[in-house]
Amino acid sequence: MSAAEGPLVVGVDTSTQSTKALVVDASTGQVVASGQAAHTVSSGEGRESDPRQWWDALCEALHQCGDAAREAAAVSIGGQQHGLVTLDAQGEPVRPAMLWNDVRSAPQARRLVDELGGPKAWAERTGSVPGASFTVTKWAWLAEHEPEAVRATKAVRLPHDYLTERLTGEGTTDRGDASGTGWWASGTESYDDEILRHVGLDPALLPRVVRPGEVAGTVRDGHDLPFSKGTLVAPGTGDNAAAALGLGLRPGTPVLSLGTSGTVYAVTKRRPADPTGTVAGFADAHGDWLPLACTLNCTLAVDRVAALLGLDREAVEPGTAVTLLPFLDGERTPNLPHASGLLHGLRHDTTAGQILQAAYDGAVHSLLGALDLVLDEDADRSTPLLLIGGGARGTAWQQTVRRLSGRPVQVPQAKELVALGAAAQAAGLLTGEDPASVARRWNTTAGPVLDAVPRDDETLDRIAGVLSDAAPLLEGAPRTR
Ligand SMILES: Nc1ncnc2c1ncn2[C@@H]1O[C@H](COP(=O)(O)OP(=O)(O)O)[C@@H](O)[C@H]1O
Ligand SMILES: O=C(CO)[C@@H](O)[C@H](O)COP(=O)(O)O
Repeated sequence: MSAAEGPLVVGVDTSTQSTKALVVDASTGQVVASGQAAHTVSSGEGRESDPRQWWDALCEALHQCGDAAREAAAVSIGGQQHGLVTLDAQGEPVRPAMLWNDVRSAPQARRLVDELGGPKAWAERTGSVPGASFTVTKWAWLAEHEPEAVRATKAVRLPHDYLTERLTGEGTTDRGDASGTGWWASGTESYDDEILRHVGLDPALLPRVVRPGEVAGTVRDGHDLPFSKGTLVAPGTGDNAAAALGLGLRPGTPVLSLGTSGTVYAVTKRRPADPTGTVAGFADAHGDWLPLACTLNCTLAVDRVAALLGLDREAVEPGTAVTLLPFLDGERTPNLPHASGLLHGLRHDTTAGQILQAAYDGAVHSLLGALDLVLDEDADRSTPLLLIGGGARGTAWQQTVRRLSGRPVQVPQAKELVALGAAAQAAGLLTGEDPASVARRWNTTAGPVLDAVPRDDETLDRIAGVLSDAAPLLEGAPRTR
């Protein structure tokens, strides 16, 4: 037996690049064991992963946790949002999952917005104006390009639903992840029959939406996971909603997450409905809302620029007048699905380190532009911005966010906030507590606060100017690939 004070719970983050599992003491929040295993994502036109890889990675991550995972009384899965998982009658993937950062469905997104009343109507109905990330647009793409795959599909799931169902044998999801599909009406908190009819998706193929605090099921027999039969399974949720739980987030505190995606969000009591589409009006996993803006190009894009320059990711140099828009995967915020990366302002004396700094600046500019939009109008602007995700470990990221936000920045020491949020949800099932209160009890936000510095408006204005001047280049497809 472990020396833990309370029962043990497992929290999982199945994100774009890897699956991470934490075994956590439900009393204290202490992480007693952890594991991680990578996935692959396709390159080229689309971004796809075989869902069976996520399961294998989950098994590997849990085995790395050793005996501690066997003692867990409850488990919960947080995962990358939006991905379209199509399963046949045996529960096997019909094809690889189309991921959140696959922009092939941009034309379908535009068409769906036009066909069902325009951006304002979509925002009021579902909370969001769907772009290419949203699951509904991927289903529409599949219907157009691979009708045989659509015909073979007997169940449609999101990434976290897929893993939860393999644990319990029951098709379930939660309001947080359902709100990123584009077929869940945020006003009525139910699947939207008209949207589903419009895209030819039978609601019977969708998972049941489990309420916050409800048990999704129990771990079934017949797999080699280190769980006992009957271990409780919580609803799980999308990764951003899970991190919000993991931070015990309250309205008024903004979060900036630096991972494969960059996201900026806050919890609010008001249901979001941004007709410009910049802010997605997600539900949180608790019963409130999670207005959020997301970029497709964050840590991977900046690391790619560093690799191209032959530099370590921390080898930035100040004093740049160079602008780099790091839209290597197209972009979602701003909505430029066909854009590619753009470099402007090179001179003879520009250094490689300055170009790298410009990549950080470009990535952070897009996120900070949405910061005020996700916060309520009366939010206190001096509240520290919580910086999380793999990039939050990097000094160059920390200093760039600090300089371009002009706000104090707090970097929680807890590393895996999505998995911790899932663990808090699992702990809530055992204790009856609200998962965000569990996380506050665990003191998950503890970490250094970097004081505010004057905001670098000159850089922000320069980037905004290049974005605006380069609009025709960024809106079109690259001339050659
Ligand atoms: N010490 C570090 N400094 C800067 N960036 C880091 C560091 N460690 C990891 N990263 C970045 O974190 C990213 C992974 O972050 P993570 O939040 O786990 O991503 P995701 O959830 O999208 O899979 C990697 O792409 C890497 O660039
Ligand atoms: O699409 C979104 C949010 O709308 C992304 O935040 C995904 O949920 C993927 O997250 P990471 O794997 O980068 O953490």
